[in-house]
Amino acid sequence: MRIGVITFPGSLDDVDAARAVRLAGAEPVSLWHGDHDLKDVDAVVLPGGFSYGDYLRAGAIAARSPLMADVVAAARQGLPVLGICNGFQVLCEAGLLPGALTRNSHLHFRNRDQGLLVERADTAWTTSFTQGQRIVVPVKNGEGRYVAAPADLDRLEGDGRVVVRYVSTTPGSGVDGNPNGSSRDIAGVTSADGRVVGLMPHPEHAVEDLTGPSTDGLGFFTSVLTAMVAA
Ligand SMILES: NC(=O)CC[C@H](N)C(=O)O
Repeated sequence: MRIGVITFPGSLDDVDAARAVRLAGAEPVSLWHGDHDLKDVDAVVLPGGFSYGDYLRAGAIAARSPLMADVVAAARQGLPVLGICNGFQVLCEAGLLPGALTRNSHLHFRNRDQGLLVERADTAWTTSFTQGQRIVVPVKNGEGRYVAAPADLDRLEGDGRVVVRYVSTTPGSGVDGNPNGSSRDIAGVTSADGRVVGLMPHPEHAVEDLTGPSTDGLGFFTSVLTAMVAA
C-alpha cells in the first residue's frame, strides 16, 4: 500500500506523517504540491504546518496548488484523503469538506495533549477505533476554531459526519475540553462517503511510546490500510 504525503511550501509535519504511515505498515510516497502527479498512490495525507505562511487564511493558497486539483478529482472518485490540522484547513478551502477553520476564540496558539471522542469508527481513516472510544493526541493550532452556518452544522450532525469531538483529557477537571472554541466541540469531520476526513488534532504525533502522549494516533493510519483492501 502506497500513501502519498503532500509537501506544500511551509509544511511542517510531512516527515512525521510519513513516519506514521511507515509505522502503520504502508509505504510513504513524497508528493510535491506544484506537480500534477499523484504517483498512483492508494491514499493521500495532507500534513500540518503553515502552508504559504497562513497568509490570506490558513490553507487558502495551498488549496489552489496544482496538485490539489488532482486530489479533489481523485477524492471525488473515492481516493481516501486525510487532512491533519493545516491539511484540514486546506481540505475545507478546497471545498472537499464543509465549514471553515478560523482564529481560535481566545486568539492564542494552543499546544497541548487533547482528549477526543471517536464518534465515527466506520470512515476510511477510523475503522481501527470503536465508536465512543476516547483517545488522546496533541493539538497545536492558532486557527483551529471550526465554524459553519447553524443549518449546515445541524445537517452535519444529522448525517453523522462529525468524526471526532473534543472532550476533556482529564475527565472531571472541566478545564481542558474544547481548546479553540470550535462549534459544538467539533474536532474532525468527514465527506458524505466517509473517505475524506479532516482533523484539527495531530495523530501523527502520537504513534510511539517513546515520545507519547499515546499511540492512539496510529489507528488513523492503520484504518486506511483496511479501507484500501476492502475497496
Ligand atoms: N499545526 C498546524 O498544522 C498549524 C495549523 C495552522 N497553520 C494554525 O496555526 O492554525
